[in-house]
Amino acid sequence: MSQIPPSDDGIVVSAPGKVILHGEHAVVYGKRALAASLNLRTFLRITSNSSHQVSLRLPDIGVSVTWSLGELQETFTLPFCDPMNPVPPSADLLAQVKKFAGIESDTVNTKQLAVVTFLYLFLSISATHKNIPSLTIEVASNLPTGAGLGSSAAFSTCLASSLLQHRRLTSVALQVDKSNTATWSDKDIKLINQWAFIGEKVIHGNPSGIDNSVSTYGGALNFQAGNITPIDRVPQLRILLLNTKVPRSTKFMVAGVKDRYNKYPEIIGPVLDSIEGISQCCERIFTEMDKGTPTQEHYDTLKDLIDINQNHLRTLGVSHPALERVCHVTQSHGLYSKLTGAGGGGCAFTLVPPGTCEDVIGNIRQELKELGYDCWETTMGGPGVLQHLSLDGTFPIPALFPRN
Ligand SMILES: Nc1ncnc2c1ncn2[C@@H]1O[C@H](COP(=O)(O)OP(=O)(O)O)[C@@H](O)[C@H]1O
Ligand SMILES: C[C@@](O)(CCOP(=O)(O)O)CC(=O)O
Ligand SMILES: [Mg+2]
Repeated sequence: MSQIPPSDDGIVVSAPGKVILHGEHAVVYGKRALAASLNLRTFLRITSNSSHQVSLRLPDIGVSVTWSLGELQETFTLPFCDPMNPVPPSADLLAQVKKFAGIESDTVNTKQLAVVTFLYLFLSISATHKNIPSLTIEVASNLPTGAGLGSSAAFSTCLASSLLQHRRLTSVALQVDKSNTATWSDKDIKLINQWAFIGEKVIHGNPSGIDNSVSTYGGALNFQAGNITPIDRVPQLRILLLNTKVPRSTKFMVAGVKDRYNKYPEIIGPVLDSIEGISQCCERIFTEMDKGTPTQEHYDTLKDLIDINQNHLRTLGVSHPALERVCHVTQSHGLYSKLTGAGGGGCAFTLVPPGTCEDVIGNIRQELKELGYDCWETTMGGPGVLQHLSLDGTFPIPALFPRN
């Protein structure tokens, strides 16, 4: 997590990360999944400059790069596409952008893909035949990068919303109540989400679209094959998020599941179906909990679903010894955990049912801390992409954009 020096000019947006409750990986195969936004966000600021250059600063991943507008103009035939009709790059164009950025065509380094994603979205949305704007783009996040909490989608959503807004392709964002934040119309939000999905495609290869949808729309949702259904009434669940800090990339993990599916379709297919069954059962329990008083039985079922799903994810080959350790530690205290996101490292979450003794939580935290893992309690839900307004000529600079 890095800090960016202040600036009173420009556009500032932010977008949240997410936690997938159930359905990761299966959702890539058109199965239903449940996810909710997190109170951890990525911030992006665009400022105009007069240097005839585009500067991209991504301190979280140690990237700072500047291109002259002339070299961009000379290299590419612009615009790439109609910014109101998002399309992914063709294989040829992707290869051209990678070559320009000095990145090997078959790179597995997803950090480098952040630069490619930026270039594709920037040159698609902001450039016209005659003009490329001279801009500085800075991104900073309080989400861990590459840990299963949707940092790639938050990054893509920030890029999409800010570039569209800068070019005035979205209407003026509307102030949320009397706050310093604003959001867009349904039509604009849809366009932002479409571009954020294209960003995810560049970073992942084959995303389902769930992460960018949660990051754009916020709240909790049920997602299946591109259909987004908000879940209005998710019970107030207490969850612990645990970051094993084992690095991994979603692109790699998704490709691994594909290989396993191709090799054993009659075995892996039913596992994916069963994961969808878990999502359906979980949503049913949420509805029951909302209609009446949540009972111990409801929480016991939620615990079972977490445990069964973790076993399925292990079968898909996306667990990791560090994630297994988390499950083992929490289970020894009677609480159940599962990995969240692509797995292979990164994060897990633990359900903390009401009535759980605080000593139990304290002991779990201590044991995981001794293993070198981060552990924090979080809330689910909260707003999707937002613009941060400069009501009095200065931005209410978020924590990551300090004034000194
Ligand atoms: N704050 C950030 N700054 C720059 N790039 C980011 C940032 N957050 C995410 N990314 C991009 O997203 C990639 C991580 O995406 P991914 O492997 O899907 O993990 P996750 O989405 O679970 O965090 C990074 O390698 C980088 O390309
Ligand atoms: C594994 C998957 O279901 C979720 C990946 O989430 P994350 O990038 O690990 O936060 C992939 C997808 O849905 O696109
Ligand atoms: Mg991701």
